[in-house]
Amino acid sequence: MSATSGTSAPPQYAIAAEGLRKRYGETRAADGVSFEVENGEFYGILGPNGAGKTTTMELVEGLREPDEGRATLLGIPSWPRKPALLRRIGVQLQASSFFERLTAHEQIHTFAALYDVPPDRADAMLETVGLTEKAGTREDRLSGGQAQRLSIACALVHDPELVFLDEPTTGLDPQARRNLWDLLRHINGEGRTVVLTTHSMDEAEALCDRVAVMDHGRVLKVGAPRALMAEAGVDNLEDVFLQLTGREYRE
Ligand SMILES: Nc1ncnc2c1ncn2[C@@H]1O[C@H](COP(=O)(O)OP(=O)(O)OP(=O)(O)O)[C@@H](O)[C@H]1O
Repeated sequence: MSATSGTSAPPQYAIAAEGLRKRYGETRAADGVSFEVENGEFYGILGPNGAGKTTTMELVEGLREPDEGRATLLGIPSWPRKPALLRRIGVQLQASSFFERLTAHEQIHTFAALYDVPPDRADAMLETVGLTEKAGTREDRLSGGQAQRLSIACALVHDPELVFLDEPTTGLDPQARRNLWDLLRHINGEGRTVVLTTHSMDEAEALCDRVAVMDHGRVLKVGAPRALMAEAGVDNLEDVFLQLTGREYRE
């Protein structure tokens, strides 16, 4: 079902990235990245620290201009950014990007107002992420998991078709992490395409229909976690990485 990289993208893809390159000085953060994400897919960009996951996401989202290559989101070129496209995609901001000292309720209502979304939709999103009881709590007094859920609610308030999450569960305790996994499955179950970066192999296995395994700015392999393991004749993604790179995967 996965398409061959390097061909022009048919519009059925939620994302098509083709030959994306970005250098920072001598570092090739993205070194010819190509992949496609199907509509409705839960897609993971998996790799160790410094593999180029965040850079790839930023290029795909249109937050940074690629040195070379291109990406389309929902059939539309992501660079330069287009307001019409921004309404159709949701990008989870890090918790540190909240408006200072606002409560959870005020945060989500501010995002809703920016997108011209009715207030009841903002309240419904707080409910969806299980934060109704924390509506009156200031952002700096939320737990790590609550802050992550609020940032996801803010990314979803305008009902985007395509959602980007950059290491959404980093720093969470195991229970909060599992709660967030349930939320992400729910979001995807509603028909949204979800793309996340993670350096966690078990997260990729638990959530993703397919993963792109990255290292040193390159996509080494794309496939369903189970298919990648079966092909490599191993029972975990760590060993898939070991086979692909000849070295251990370190978190
Ligand atoms: N703005 C920047 N300026 C200079 N170098 C950068 C910049 N952004 C990323 N890099 C470098 O590019 C490489 C890829 O970084 P990137 O953040 O994309 O990786 P990552 O896979 O998301 O890593 P992590 O899991 O640690 O977030 C790293 O060597 C990083 O130091």
